[in-house]
Amino acid sequence: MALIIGLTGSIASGKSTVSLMFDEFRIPVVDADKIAREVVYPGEEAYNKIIETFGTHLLREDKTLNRKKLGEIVFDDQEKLETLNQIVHPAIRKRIIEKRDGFVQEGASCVVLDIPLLFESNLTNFVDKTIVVYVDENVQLQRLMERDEFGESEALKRIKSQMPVKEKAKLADAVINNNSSKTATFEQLEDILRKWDVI
Ligand SMILES: CC(C)(COP(=O)(O)OP(=O)(O)OC[C@H]1O[C@@H](n2cnc3c(N)ncnc32)[C@H](O)[C@@H]1O)[C@@H](O)C(=O)NCCC(=O)NCCS
Ligand SMILES: Nc1ncnc2c1ncn2[C@@H]1O[C@H](COP(=O)(O)OP(=O)(O)OP(=O)(O)O)[C@@H](O)[C@H]1O
Repeated sequence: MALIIGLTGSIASGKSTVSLMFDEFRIPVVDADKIAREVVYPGEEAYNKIIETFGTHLLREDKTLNRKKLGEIVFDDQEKLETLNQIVHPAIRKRIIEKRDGFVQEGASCVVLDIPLLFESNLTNFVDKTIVVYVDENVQLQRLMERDEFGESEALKRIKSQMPVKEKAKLADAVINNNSSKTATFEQLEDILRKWDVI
């Protein structure tokens, strides 16, 4: 039986960074953020519902969704974020499961599901073990502002829309502290996978 690992953390805590490290061990990763982009391609059911609900001003000239604009709207209004979640999450969940099962059928002995909202959306029943990528809030804020070129208030709104990463760490089977170097992070991941007999 394949071991399914749920990888989570808070925004900009380093999930994608850790996610890439699984390549080294040839462990496949299902990326929920990538799927979230796929389910809103023009013509998809979720795309149509978003336009119906939030309006055509969210479209770029080429009819694709202006994600930056949508992000500014929903991360400023909890109710609107909830509405967006209700539209997109069913389709995201369905595709996560399809991709997970696809890798298992191909013979993978371990599959990682990289899901930012693993705990908030109660998706832990999709996985056997959980890893939280942890950073202190000041490091998180700094990295988020640098990566996405957000001002402090914009970055804080996004951080506050999720369960604090400290709380997530308490719920995890294993925690990776990503405050220092990427090498130190890689070593922690290696230790966890060794302990779980994955490598
Ligand atoms: C609001 C949107 C359009 C903004 O797009 P943008 O390209 O700026 O951000 P991106 O999708 O790359 O997400 C960046 C990070 O924001 C955080 N985030 C995204 N969606 C949410 C959400 N609904 N609630 C809390 N945090 C979120 C995650 O940590 C994610 O890794 C987009 O995030 C979205 O469609 N969100 C709803 C889907 C969702 O819940 N995605 C999370 C994976 S399940
Ligand atoms: N150990 C580290 N040292 C320095 N910079 C790091 C480290 N880990 C991650 N970063 C940087 O911090 C930023 C956030 O990391 P990453 O994109 O992996 O976070 P994430 O949790 O996947 O974010 P999101 O929730 O938005 O998808 C990136 O610019 C990344 O290069």
